[in-house]
Amino acid sequence: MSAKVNDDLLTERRKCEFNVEELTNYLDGGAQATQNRRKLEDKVLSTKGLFDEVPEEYLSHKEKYENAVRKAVVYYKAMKEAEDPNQTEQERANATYRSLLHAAVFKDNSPFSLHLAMFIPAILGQADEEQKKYWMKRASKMEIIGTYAQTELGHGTFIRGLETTATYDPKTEEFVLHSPTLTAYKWWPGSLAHTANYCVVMAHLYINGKSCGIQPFIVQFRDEETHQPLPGIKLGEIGAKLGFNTVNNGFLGFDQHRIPRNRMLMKNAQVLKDGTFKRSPNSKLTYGTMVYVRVVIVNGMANQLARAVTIAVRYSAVRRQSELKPDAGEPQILDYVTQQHKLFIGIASSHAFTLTAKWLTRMYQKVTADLEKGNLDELPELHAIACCLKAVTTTDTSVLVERSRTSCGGHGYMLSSNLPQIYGLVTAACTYEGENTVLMLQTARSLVKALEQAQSGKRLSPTMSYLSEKVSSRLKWDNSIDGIVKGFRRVAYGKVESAMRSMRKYVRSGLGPEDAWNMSSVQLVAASEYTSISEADIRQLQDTYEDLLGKIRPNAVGLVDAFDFRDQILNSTLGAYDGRVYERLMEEALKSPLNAEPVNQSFHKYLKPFMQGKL
Ligand SMILES: Cc1cc2nc3c(=O)[nH]c(=O)nc-3n(C[C@H](O)[C@H](O)[C@H](O)COP(=O)(O)OP(=O)(O)OC[C@H]3O[C@@H](n4cnc5c(N)ncnc54)[C@H](O)[C@@H]3O)c2cc1C
Repeated sequence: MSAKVNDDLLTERRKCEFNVEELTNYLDGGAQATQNRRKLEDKVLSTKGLFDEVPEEYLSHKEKYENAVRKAVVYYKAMKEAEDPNQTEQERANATYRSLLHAAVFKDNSPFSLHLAMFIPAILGQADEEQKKYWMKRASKMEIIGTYAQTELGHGTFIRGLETTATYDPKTEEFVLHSPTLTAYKWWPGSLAHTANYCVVMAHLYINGKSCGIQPFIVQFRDEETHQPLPGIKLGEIGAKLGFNTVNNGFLGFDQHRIPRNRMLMKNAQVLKDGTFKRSPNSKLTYGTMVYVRVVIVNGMANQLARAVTIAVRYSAVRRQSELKPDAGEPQILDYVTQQHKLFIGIASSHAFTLTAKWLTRMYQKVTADLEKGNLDELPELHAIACCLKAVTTTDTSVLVERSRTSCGGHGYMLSSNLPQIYGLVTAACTYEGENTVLMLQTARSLVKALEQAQSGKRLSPTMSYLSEKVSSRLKWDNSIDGIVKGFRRVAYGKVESAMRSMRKYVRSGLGPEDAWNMSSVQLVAASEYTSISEADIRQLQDTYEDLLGKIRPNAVGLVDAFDFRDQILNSTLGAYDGRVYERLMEEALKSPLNAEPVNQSFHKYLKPFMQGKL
């Protein structure tokens, strides 16, 4: 394809009023970090065999998986070879933090993703020192491939409802894993079906007939040589889904499957040889892995949203449609203010999520360091914030990615635009790692508790301290940035207080606290106004907003260029840097296997006899 860049995009880039490279450096965390990231991308993406000859969407379900495993191996080795031994862990983390390198290789996701995103963090967070040493040595070299199996066919959110049992047998010093019912089958874990051979299984521990709660066990379920399922293991794949079709999500059942005692991960709770159970000193200690994964999700949402808006903004600069003024020619669709409204919020939200992820990472690192010293004070706050931000960023990203897709009209519906696949990836995050409504309700619980503490004169943690500020019943609204922030705090306070009042009312009317909570739960997530904001304020805010859209308009392409996604990472006919949208759409269409022959056999088999009345 010719290297000529679309004229409209060239003009947009000339109009840009700021230094794009400077913004890229800022996002990466400095010019050196940008260089490191680009160097890594250059190295890895020049590896042979990483890309598809036939677009993934034309492969069968089975072929997609097999192709993804092939690429996962090449990609893993390329990443290892590209590692700079002189780089510190931090520099290495920075180089991959903002990069979506894997997205250049997998339009969907890697069948190894669970090994890195869940199996290793679970070992690091839940294994004792000896176990960590042994398992990390094997897992970090990928001598074994692991996953994380918590959800069952019958239960996801309610962990205490999990039915898989691990019964300790002191005679043999083994645990016996068993799935007593169909609903006890593990269901969903990525990589589980045909890729992994080990997993961390969450199961209900019983010793001498007594429940000892849900505990983590590391379980081998396939032979390391033959990859055959071990005796007492029943497993398979759960089938086709909206997205994640190359992730190999599986089901797993146990039939009295025995594992040695040292396979329970014993950083927190422990089982001694004689069957003595030692409870975890603090149940909150198990939060660590969960919080870490949620921090990673917030950052991932910022990157995926940036990817979707880059595609949509570049396309909107190239696409011309309809008329704004009679006889003035068709404008770029980016000139429609409604289009700007759809897309610029996405650009802004991506930046907001990036900064939030950085802030949350620092908070996570501080709390983890405190934990090592035995200080758990800030853990509940970190947990509440991570819950809330995971839910808010995944919900907003799903909405904004879908909006980016529809903003590209019909072409956004093409898989070759990559927008449907990005939506499939981000919307899944609304469900996994804590279902969003449930996380919102957990956040509400922390807020209600904090408000009760504030009302009884206790000091609140910094992120909730606005609940103890003196508030007038109707805050005087002002349209400055500070005023808007104050207004939002007032509204947030009002929402929590109103939900709390409603719960108290239900309790007074005779409901138990749980039912009162359930009855108030819509309010706990609903919006309401508690300020003196007037119609005039709203009109002024609307004017300011429209003025801001106008200011962003000449910089829109610059802003998405600054995300610095190379074409391979965007993987989209609509979003490439050169804006040659129509050529790419046609080139990709011609790759459809249906275009390999002018007449399809179904014509002779069915259509012709049908049309000629012979069928
Ligand atoms: C793509 C993908 C990958 C996954 N990967 C893994 C994996 O690797 N390992 C693994 O173990 N699991 C995995 N999961 C499973 C995931 O963690 C669960 O789907 C998730 O925890 C939600 O549980 P559930 O499906 O049982 O939904 P449910 O909990 O049944 O939720 C259904 C509805 O009930 C509502 N609800 C439930 N409880 C409450 C409540 N207390 N109050 C109010 N409303 C409530 C929810 O809001 C929701 O609307 C994956 C899921 C997906 C989609």
